[in-house]
Amino acid sequence: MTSTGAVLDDGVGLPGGGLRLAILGAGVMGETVLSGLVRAGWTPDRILATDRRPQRQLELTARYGITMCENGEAAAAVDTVVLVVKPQDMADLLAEIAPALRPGTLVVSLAAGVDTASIEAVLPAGTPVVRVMPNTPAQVDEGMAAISPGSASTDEHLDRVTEILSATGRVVTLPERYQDAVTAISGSGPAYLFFVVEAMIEAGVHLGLPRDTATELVVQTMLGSAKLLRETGEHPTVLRERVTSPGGTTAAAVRQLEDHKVRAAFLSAIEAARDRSRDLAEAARQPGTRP
Ligand SMILES: NC(=O)C1=CN([C@@H]2O[C@H](COP(=O)(O)OP(=O)(O)OC[C@H]3O[C@@H](n4cnc5c(N)ncnc54)[C@H](OP(=O)(O)O)[C@@H]3O)[C@@H](O)[C@H]2O)C=CC1
Ligand SMILES: O=C(O)[C@@H]1CCC=N1
Repeated sequence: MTSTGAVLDDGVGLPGGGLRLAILGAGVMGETVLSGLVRAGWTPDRILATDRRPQRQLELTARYGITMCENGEAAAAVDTVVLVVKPQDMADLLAEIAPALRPGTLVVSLAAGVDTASIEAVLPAGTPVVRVMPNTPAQVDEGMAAISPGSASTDEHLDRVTEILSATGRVVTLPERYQDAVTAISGSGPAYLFFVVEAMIEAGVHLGLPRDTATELVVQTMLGSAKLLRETGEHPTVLRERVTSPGGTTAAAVRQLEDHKVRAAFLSAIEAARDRSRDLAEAARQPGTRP
């Protein structure tokens, strides 16, 4: 099932149906969600956030006008709690909020690897949980998020999470068994593409191009190629073949990529990310662990 940005019919004309939401762990991804909500029209009085670092708390209040508070206080005051700490910090956070949650509060986890069953096991019985794997292009409203229901979440909960994430990009609903693979593809994926961009810029500099020129050429080529894929709907192989003139420059380059086993390297890298996601599930069950 794919959804692309419908606003819930809330009857009061507010995004999110006038509900209140808390972001627990306002680091990179927490701020990505927070800034998306603000761009989507959520007013600061409907958003609470927490973070361990006092300097970070001051920064976010200054930037968004939101209230920063303690985890338990935030969890008790809202309808939707979004967990955005690292998997290794999850057990401690869950222990802190479990006594504070009101019945029916929706708990949304964005942590890699952490399964809904292990979250449900330490929260009050019947707490609805939704697992999400987002990515950082949400910062420019081009995110890709996959969401999966836990055992007590309903269609209304999935709709609520879909609406929140649709503010910053696309959302798909998938069975939870796919989440480790999703994490390896779209969660970590931006890093692989930035890695390719870095490598191409360095290659351009090696060939004698000024660095800013190489950067402009590579970034626009990445953007244009993504747009071509999306807008034509053509298979990437077809689009690659259109660039590859017989006996030409592209064929010479692709031959080198194959000789250096770049395709196999992507497969190994993505398998490693999937395996790490599985390992993090175990780390998340142990309080205070940092593998
Ligand atoms: N970054 C990404 O691209 C993506 C991240 N995610 C997931 O999002 C989660 C967060 O990742 P990311 O934002 O990159 O990490 P960050 O380290 O940037 O953010 C986590 C924040 O949570 C804070 N924190 C830790 N424990 C607590 C606590 N008990 N109470 C309040 N705040 C706390 C951390 O503080 P401190 O610095 O002191 O530890 C930090 O500021 C992870 O689980 C990750 O798997 C998912 C998809 C993509
Ligand atoms: O690297 C990580 O563990 C997180 C999850 C997906 C992207 N960043």
